Amino acid sequence: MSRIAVIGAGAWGTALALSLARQGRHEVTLWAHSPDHAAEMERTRENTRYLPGFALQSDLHITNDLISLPGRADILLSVTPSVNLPETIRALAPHLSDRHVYVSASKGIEDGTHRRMSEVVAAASPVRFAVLGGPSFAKEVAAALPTTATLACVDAEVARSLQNDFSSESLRVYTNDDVVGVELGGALKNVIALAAGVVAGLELGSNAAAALITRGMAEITRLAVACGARPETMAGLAGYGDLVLTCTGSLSRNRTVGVELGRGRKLDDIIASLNGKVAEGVRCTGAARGLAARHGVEMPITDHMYAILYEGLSPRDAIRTLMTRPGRGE
Ligand SMILES: NC(=O)C1=CN([C@@H]2O[C@H](COP(=O)(O)OP(=O)(O)OC[C@H]3O[C@@H](n4cnc5c(N)ncnc54)[C@H](O)[C@@H]3O)[C@@H](O)[C@H]2O)C=CC1
Ligand SMILES: O=C(CO)COP(=O)(O)O
Repeated sequence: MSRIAVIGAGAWGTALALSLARQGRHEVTLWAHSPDHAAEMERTRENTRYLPGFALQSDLHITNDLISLPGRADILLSVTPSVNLPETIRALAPHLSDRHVYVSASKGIEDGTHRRMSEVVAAASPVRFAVLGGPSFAKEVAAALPTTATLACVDAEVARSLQNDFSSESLRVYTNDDVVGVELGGALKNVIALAAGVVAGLELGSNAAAALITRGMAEITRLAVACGARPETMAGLAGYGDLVLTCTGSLSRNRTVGVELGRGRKLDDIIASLNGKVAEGVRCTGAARGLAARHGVEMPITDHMYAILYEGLSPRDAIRTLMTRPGRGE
């Protein structure tokens, strides 16, 4: 049995809490950022705001008390939007030690500094760090549909122990020691998923969708490898697997934002209609571009996605300029 605290009661944190509690062998606590939300889940035993339709098990603890978590758990599973991770780890830091394992399931890069979540956590606390990635829509995990994931940690023993804790009949977990690759695979695919949505929203066809995924894979792999990731990780579940899922699955928030942009809606209007749900790619496009500039890596799809989001480039003009770039070898 492990004591696990899930930090963040959005769709993904709730689905992971349900999956862990379903095993009946862990003590699981789910932390919600808002006191109202925690009280509502306690009362209804359902997360109607972010993951409706799934009953929270009676032995799944719900709390809004963040700093109690290091006392009640050895594994802290961090599932806040990545923009909220720095404030969360700062609040937790005085209560953390190297006895804790901190598993990040957020898929983003810090704005401005371009730090990965592992770097944000390492700067603030002495915990052991792991990252969970792979193709995993929250709703399907909550429904116990077969899902695979990758758990990366530099300490092989910790990775194996977490693999054992997280694995179930419906969740097959692979281990990896490439933390950088799993983190960047998860964050960068969101940018390409936005672009895949744009292609779908413009109704450009299946050829364009396949091209976008393949050339998107090429550019996120270039950047991840320049940052220290292994190419094999990018070809695995946390890279290619998650990219394919997010670029093709209608459950993807990032792809949905792209579809709406392709249809001509304004970004602010689209974000407002998400009702507080996060589409990480919107922020991450700027961070990916900054990271690429730092490493001298060319990322044409990411650059054009940035121009659509923040510089008023029309989706149609973006596709035209991408298609008419000077010819080059594959
Ligand atoms: N939804 C999915 O299927 C998957 C999501 N992820 C990743 O998980 C992370 C969380 O995403 P979702 O669960 O989808 O979020 P969500 O969009 O369902 O919910 C947003 C969450 O952010 C919380 N929040 C708002 N302000 C906060 C603050 N100041 N501090 C802490 N939390 C705050 C809200 O309470 C809510 O729990 C993201 O990085 C996302 O990329 C990863 C895999 C699957
Ligand atoms: O990362 C995800 C699935 O692995 C979820 O993608 P979205 O955030 O685009 O919904």
